[in-house]
Amino acid sequence: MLHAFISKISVVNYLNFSTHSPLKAAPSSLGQNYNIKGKMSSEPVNVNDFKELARNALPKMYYDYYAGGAEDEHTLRENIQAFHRITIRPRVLVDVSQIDMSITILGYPISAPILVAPTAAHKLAIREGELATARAAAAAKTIMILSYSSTCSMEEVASSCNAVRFFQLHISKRRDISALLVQRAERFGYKAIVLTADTPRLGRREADIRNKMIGFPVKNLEGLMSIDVKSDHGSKLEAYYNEMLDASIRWEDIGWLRSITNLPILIKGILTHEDATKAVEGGVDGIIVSNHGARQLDFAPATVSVLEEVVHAVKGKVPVLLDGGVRRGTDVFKALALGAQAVLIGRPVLFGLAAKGEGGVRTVLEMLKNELEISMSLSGCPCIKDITRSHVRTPDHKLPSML
Ligand SMILES: Cc1cc2nc3c(=O)[nH]c(=O)nc-3n(C[C@H](O)[C@H](O)[C@H](O)COP(=O)(O)O)c2cc1C
Ligand SMILES: CCCCC(=O)C(=O)O
Repeated sequence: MLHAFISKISVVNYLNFSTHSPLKAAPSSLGQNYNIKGKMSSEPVNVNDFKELARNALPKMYYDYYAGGAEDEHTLRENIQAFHRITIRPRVLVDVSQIDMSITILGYPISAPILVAPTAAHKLAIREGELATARAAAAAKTIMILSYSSTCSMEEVASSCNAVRFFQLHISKRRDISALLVQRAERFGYKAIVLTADTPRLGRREADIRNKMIGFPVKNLEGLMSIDVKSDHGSKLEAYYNEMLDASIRWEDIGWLRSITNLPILIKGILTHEDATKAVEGGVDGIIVSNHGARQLDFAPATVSVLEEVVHAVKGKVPVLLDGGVRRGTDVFKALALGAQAVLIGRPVLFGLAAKGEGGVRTVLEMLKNELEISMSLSGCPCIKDITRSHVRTPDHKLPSML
């Protein structure tokens, strides 16, 4: 009764903004997320909020390049929705007063199983480009995989922070130049080569075709290779990469890569058990289950839906990582439960960078880490190794027979 009375007074005061009401100051004192008119605040509270901020911050052509997928963007939607179809099976009454999210990848310790995926052209988002992203990844104590198509050179990124970095490679028609890039990566302290295998040519990104997307300077190739794109139609980027990429690369070429570097090799873009088996037989040191953020083959499966297939084929011989559609700590939890060692984040990093620069990327990574920490607490998993297959239910999950 007393409680009801107090609540009523409070509501009246709240609505009247009586000068005596302690709640009068509420809208400002509660911070910018509080908006009494019910409008969406400009302060992001989750990773998805950065998408809209980035849309407002960027020219349409650049936003579409970052956000878009191939053709009908079926896989783009599926990458997210496949996570939504998996539920978590929490356990209670476990001591979760201390949560430890730390892991090691190829022997390198990181604060949580969340890495920065290789993405091209960070200077389209902000002037400092990949330097800002690298600093944010270092602050979050995680690994950044620098894209072959970065708009800062691998040397600039190496000297901007001393965190662990990997280098992502495409094999181009000029194999001598690919070899040179690998040697440079080795010399400048990159700890692994991530060979992207799903891009013999560029997928059809129709927004880029409509926008006549421009090419951007691939800084690592400066002075080495210039490709004069003649096409005036469609995406210049597509024309550029189709001219540059070697569409004839085959499994045998992993042997060539092995012969020119001592660095561990991860292969990115595996979606089937057949290819996972070939990759392990070919001697790679890790596999990244990826459909390139749904930018290559539309109707390729959502990555999380094929993760287990790959994990079973790999049989624990090398680490399996996953990217595509990871937007929540619960997504990270689900991927780990299905056998991934870690996940990579693509677009949210770009959106964070476009919206709020280095601090935006830091916030994106912190948000995902905080959400993972909460998910682990509420599921009864104090350490990463406590997250097991039995902590998730997938759509094809069969109830154990009761007979
Ligand atoms: C704008 C953009 C550029 C990308 N550039 C590269 C690249 O240069 N090399 C590469 O291997 N993958 C590239 N990717 C794919 C990402 O590494 C990653 O597979 C994908 O973004 C993960 O999906 P998510 O964006 O849903 O997190 C790019 C993705 C985006 C969105
Ligand atoms: C060869 C493509 C480089 C950029 C890229 O990977 C992307 O836009 O998805």
